[in-house]
Amino acid sequence: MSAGIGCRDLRVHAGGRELLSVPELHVASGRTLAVLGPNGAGKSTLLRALGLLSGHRVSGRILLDGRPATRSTMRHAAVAVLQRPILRRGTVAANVISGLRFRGVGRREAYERAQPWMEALGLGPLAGRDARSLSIGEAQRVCITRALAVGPQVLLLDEPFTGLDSTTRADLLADLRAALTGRPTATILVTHDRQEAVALADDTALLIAGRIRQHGPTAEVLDHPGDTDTARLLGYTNLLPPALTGLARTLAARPEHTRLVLDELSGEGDGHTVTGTLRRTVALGIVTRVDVDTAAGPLTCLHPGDVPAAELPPPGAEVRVEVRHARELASAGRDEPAGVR
Ligand SMILES: Nc1ncnc2c1ncn2[C@@H]1O[C@H](COP(=O)(O)OP(=O)(O)OP(=O)(O)O)[C@@H](O)[C@H]1O
Repeated sequence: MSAGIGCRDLRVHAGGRELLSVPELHVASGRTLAVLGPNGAGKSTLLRALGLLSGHRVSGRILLDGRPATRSTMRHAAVAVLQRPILRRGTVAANVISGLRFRGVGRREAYERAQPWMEALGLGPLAGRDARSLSIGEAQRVCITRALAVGPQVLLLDEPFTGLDSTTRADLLADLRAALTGRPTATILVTHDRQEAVALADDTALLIAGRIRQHGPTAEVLDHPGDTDTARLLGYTNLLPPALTGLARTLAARPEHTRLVLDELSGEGDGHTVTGTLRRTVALGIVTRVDVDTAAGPLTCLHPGDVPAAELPPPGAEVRVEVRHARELASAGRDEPAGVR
């Protein structure tokens, strides 16, 4: 018996089309999986299906600890936190204990059990506040604390950090990671933000057009896109097809690893060099962005710092671009031949 949550042959249909097809997925107790995908990939559809919360036509099996889940076993095991915080009337403390109260825990015991979680998540000073007066970041912190206080076997997170400012988001992610460490909870976070996957998840699955394209340890998946779709999703937006490099496969690189060759001494390293026409430069403060058109499509270079305009060639100039730390893609994206953007 494998403890945790999973599925076999999961398919979801709505509006006459298949939204999702996942042959197999398993998140073990104590592990966190990020499901990373662009808008419309089917992330929420997957999370809802796994939690037996879907309103669509679902086939296949959802498994809890290796056994087929029922609505009743799932309701007992799993807690979901959604993108928009949902709080009841009353104080922060009353909201935090409400998950336990819903599960039949008495008021006094619920407060005792919730207390350490409120401290761990930094809600102590807010305990007596009216929940309706909270900022969105505070409200989401309450929702996550309410979920953790239940001690769930499965925690389902549907983009709960979207809309939070970067500091609030980073703090909450760090606190959540610390709170989950050493706990036997199987956590699934759906997100379109790879930084969230890095901050929280042991493993990451890349979901595109309702299919899992890659799945494995987070650092490995995020640094090894397999095709042009996953490359774009992971920020490897500069694609160099074989026709441009003379290699057998398409190369993919991040803009921050792509530079204009500004003097003859650079560009002789271990990177790949291609030629193109400079379209425009944009000073962005901490970086300078340079867009270059090549025979195979546009490339974006990010140079650190504010590069003085006098040091850059003018628009229309023929330039050389060096790409470092490029990844060779195993295959093309679903609907395109290798190298075509
Ligand atoms: N009732 C429906 N009928 C037809 N298509 C639907 C229905 N509900 C959702 N979809 C489609 O299913 C796809 C997956 O939707 P889903 O909300 O799961 O994506 P997502 O990855 O969570 O996107 P986002 O990041 O934008 O929230 C989308 O293309 C959506 O338009």
